[in-house]
Amino acid sequence: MPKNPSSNGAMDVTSPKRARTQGGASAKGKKVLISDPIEQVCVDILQKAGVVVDCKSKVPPAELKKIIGEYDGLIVRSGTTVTAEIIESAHKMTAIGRAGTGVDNIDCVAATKKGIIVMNTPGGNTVSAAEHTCALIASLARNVAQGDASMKARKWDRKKYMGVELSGKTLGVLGLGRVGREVISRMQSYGMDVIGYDPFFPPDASRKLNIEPVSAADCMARADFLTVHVPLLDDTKDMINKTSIATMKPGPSSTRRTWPRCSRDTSTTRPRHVPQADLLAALQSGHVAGAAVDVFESEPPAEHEWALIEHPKLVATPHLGAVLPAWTGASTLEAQGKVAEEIANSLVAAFAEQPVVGVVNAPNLTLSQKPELKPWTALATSLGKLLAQVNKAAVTSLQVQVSGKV
Ligand SMILES: O=C(O)C(=O)COP(=O)(O)O
Repeated sequence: MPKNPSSNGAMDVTSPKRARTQGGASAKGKKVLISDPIEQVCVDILQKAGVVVDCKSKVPPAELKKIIGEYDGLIVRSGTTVTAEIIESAHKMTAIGRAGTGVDNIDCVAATKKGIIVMNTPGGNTVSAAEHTCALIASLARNVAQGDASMKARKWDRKKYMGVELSGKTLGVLGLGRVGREVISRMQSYGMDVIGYDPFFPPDASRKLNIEPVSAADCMARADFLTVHVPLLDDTKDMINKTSIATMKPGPSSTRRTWPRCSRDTSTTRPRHVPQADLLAALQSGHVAGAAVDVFESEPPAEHEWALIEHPKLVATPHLGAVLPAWTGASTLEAQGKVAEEIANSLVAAFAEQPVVGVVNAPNLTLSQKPELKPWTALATSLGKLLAQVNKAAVTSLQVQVSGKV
């Protein structure tokens, strides 16, 4: 897709793809609410397809519940929490689009039960998320953030901020999906040895990428740096915790640094990859030499999260690079242009009952029904049955993705 040089890196508006099927279903006249800030290209594509678009950011939950019944589609980023209660009132809704990757702010199970497709834009922000991860790893190795803060305080402390080389160190990657693999190729160019775990990534494919396939436990135990790129599901909740941290190579050797990615979690009772208290304790004891966190339980962070953020060995960024599989809607002009365009086209396609990509309905339902599929994917064949009630075209596309994934 050519870039529009006059815009902020956003994509040119393309003709809405497949806006009308032979059967006559179309996006024309449908009403869509965009409840988080999004690039204009999204609005343009929808309007060109005849969709009526309302952009309303920061709508309080009670208000959202009141108005959601008017809409056929909803587009969000991470700012809007789409609860079961809100979905319950979404009587006309066909699809919820996540302009980004992580869908942990959407109750996918409730959406599936109500026959609503949930779609994300899995490719749009991959590179931006991966680049941000690499920036954080490099920053941890060389104390870039701490050195900068110290100089801004007019100090000259070369000794305190001596770092370590990345070359020759072992990078452990949990989750070898899109983002994980982009991180790997970049960090290999630093000369890092990579070990990785992903229940869905075949060991042979890992070896072709020069990654040593290992168990999750080995990945944590052998890594000098650890990076986490798995979706936030019940099974991945607190997957790095005080017990597994204890198995990691210990500090205070300055070679021990991790980059756990704490998951965004707007409600404090929902799962996270790393309990913040455990990470804070590991930094305080020196067992973990440093960590970088981009996504927080509450955004902006709640009072209890600041102790971790303010710890001198922690590098924090305000959700600039997270992607799920995860997950990672990275805050770059390029990524925001891509996800905005992709989600608009997907919504238009869904209205026209055409195949859509990035269907992520009900990962939890899928997992409990098919535990042997393991947790790290929202794409599983059993979803076909659930989605058959929703949209046959979506099922076709989902099955293609499932077989293409592994
Ligand atoms: O895409 C993702 O998973 C993200 O976490 C990005 O979130 P955002 O769209 O920048 O609010």
